[in-house]
Amino acid sequence: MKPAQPTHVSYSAEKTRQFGIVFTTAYPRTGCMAAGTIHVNTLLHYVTTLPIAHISQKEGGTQIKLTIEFSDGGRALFKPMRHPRDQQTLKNQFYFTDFERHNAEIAAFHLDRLLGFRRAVPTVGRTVNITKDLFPLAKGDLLKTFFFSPEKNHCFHGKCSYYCDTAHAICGSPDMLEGSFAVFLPGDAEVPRVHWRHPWRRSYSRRRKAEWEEDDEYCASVKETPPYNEGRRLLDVVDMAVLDFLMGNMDRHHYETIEMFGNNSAPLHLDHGRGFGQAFLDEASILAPLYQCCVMRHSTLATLLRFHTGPERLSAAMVASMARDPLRPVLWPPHLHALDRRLNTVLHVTRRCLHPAKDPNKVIIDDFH
Ligand SMILES: Nc1ncnc2c1ncn2[C@@H]1O[C@H](COP(=O)(O)OP(=O)(O)OP(=O)(O)O)[C@@H](O)[C@H]1O
Ligand SMILES: [Mn+2]
Repeated sequence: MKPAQPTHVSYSAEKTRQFGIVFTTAYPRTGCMAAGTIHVNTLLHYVTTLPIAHISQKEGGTQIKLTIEFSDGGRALFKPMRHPRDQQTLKNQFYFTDFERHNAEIAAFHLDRLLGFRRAVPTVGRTVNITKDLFPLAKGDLLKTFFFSPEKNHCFHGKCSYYCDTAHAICGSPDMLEGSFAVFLPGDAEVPRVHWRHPWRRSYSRRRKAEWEEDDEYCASVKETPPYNEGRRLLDVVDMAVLDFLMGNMDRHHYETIEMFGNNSAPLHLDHGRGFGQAFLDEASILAPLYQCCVMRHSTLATLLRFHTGPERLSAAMVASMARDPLRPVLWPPHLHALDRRLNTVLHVTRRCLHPAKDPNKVIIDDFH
């Protein structure tokens, strides 16, 4: 095989049991990909069935997340269900105050895989019993936040900067609670990651706009700035924009790469809790990297065209892929329709880039080699 130029995350069979992630090179259109899928599905099966041995609140980030440790020492990142699948983002919420959705984390993993990126952490749904699985294992500050609501449901709220109070508690029914379980990445000591500010980051202010929102030539300056001035990174950012537009995720403020792989490796697709919040509104500005830079990988376009022309549309492929998840149906049907509608929009925007281009090979970049 060629020297490592990792395009996907995959897992060695032996390490799978410990959830120790091994990053290996997997080449598209080879048997490696199918083998990777089998390992990932096996891994997700463990995540949904192994007994929980320890829990703690995950530091970092704004909303509550638990680090779950299983009986065999493997770990997962747990995001609890906050509200029903059909509850959309409230009209007066900004993208940075919206609640996170556990089902968005699960659906994003499937979408990322179907698009052929395989850069999202394997994530699966699981129902836990707050009374039996969480409460006996909670300690310290987390333990102090458990209580029974007037409805006699078992609740907790944890300690964090957004929505960690009695008024925004996470409650079971009466103690059963859905959540997303994302396989844990190796620790920073073993596999350090680099954190990058996303060039098309939003302002995270109620009033200010980001530079890219006011400057149509913004991409020209990004293209001159390392690591976007050479190699794969700008195309990766466009792939990320396609993924985010399809699910309506406006919250891509940072992204991470694996330090030891250098700049010629794919960014990780992490943190999709704010996707799938609006089924009837399409946020075109998420595609800014695409329409401001007018570049896209040929393989990405080919995948989008395949889902556009069929026989299997993206929504149907998502339903089939998510049918194995214990929390199926993962998505409210209007979000599935939105995927097909938004896919048409991505193709439309790409066509608008190609139309005036003197050299189409500078818009659709050949990566089939
Ligand atoms: N599967 C994972 N394994 C280990 N660490 C993870 C995993 N997913 C995310 N993280 C780390 O945890 C941090 C917080 O996760 P995430 O971004 O999902 O939470 P968040 O509350 O939405 O954060 P923020 O408010 O910063 O957007 C991330 O910056 C990332 O480095
Ligand atoms: Mn986030």
